[in-house]
Amino acid sequence: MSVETEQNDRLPHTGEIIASKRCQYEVSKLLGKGGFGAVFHVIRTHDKMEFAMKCETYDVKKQVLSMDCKVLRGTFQIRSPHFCSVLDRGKAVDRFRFLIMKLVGKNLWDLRINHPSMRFSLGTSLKAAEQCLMALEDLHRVGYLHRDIKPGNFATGREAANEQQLIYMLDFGLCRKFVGDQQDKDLRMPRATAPFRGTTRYASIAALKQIEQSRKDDIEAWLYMVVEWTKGHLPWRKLKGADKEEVLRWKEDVRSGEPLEDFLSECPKREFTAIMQYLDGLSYQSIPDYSYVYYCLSHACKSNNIDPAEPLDWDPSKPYKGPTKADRDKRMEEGAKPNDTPGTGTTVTGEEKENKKKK
Ligand SMILES: Nc1ncnc2c1ncn2[C@@H]1O[C@H](COP(=O)(O)OP(=O)(O)OP(=O)(O)O)[C@@H](O)[C@H]1O
Repeated sequence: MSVETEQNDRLPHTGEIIASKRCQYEVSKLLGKGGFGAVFHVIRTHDKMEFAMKCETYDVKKQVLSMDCKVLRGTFQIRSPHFCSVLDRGKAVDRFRFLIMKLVGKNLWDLRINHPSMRFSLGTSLKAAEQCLMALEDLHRVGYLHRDIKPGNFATGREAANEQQLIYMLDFGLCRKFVGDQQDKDLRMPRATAPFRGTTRYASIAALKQIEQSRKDDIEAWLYMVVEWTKGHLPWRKLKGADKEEVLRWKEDVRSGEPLEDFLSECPKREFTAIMQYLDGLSYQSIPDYSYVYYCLSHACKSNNIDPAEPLDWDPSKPYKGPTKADRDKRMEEGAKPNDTPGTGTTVTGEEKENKKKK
């Protein structure tokens, strides 16, 4: 029997009732399958409420579900709107462990490829970019790197919940805590080399070189994702996961000159170049200046006359209401104190500030 067949046998089947200590859930359909298990649409039997059930089989090589739980506990504490709430967890003995979480809508990979032009409008790309960056900033606030930023790991909320304008971040299986467990919340020491984690297409240059990743690398992956949304493709789209060397060469190549011009054609060139050059000036220790990146996005909106209320491509009948950066700032003021930021033991270097000033 192949490993995959064995795994499928262990996973729940449509119509099956799965019980936790507190509730029962009927499995209605498969929502997505990944390297570590599968996600199902389920219905809680006593009240017919719909949820997502993420399952991880017992024999999986690397357990990731507990990381999902830890991260989602942290993001719940800071009241970030961009993460699913976890409602329940349990196990089907000898088969799989599961967690029950909020059900969200389509992921941003599926939304783009089902679009006739395989790209989002510029307004949608920039608005989605802002929300995904806010999610990333919130994740970093609670001390984790994502290390697998890609469109399949972001999804919109559901129409039934009137949440189509809200973007959720998914899948924390490859997360890594970048701050130590001590009270001082200092950065962990980088390893001399770090095994590759992520998805080749979106991975940062450092990740492809097996250098320890840090906050800047999540943002670099975010930038490739945003370029893909805006332009409809990345130049290295035909290369496979194993073609890391070639993808790395492409990414190094598009840093300047004509390759950069081509790479950012059909994109807000000035602003995306500024973001890329800013990120390239950061080091492992850097606390990224997220505000600068939001500023570049908002500049790109203004210089392209994007109406802040212009609807999102997947929700064309409603004016866009966010959440926006301003909503986030308000939430931060009301809630968490600035000292909660992990890694405050380090500061942005003078060189980085210089780099920013030049742009
Ligand atoms: N809460 C949810 N509600 C609805 N759909 C979800 C939810 N969580 C995940 N999905 C769907 O299932 C897919 C796989 O989920 P997830 O990325 O968490 O699992 P994974 O096994 O780690 O996948 P991969 O290895 O591909 O990253 C997602 O792309 C998404 O479409």
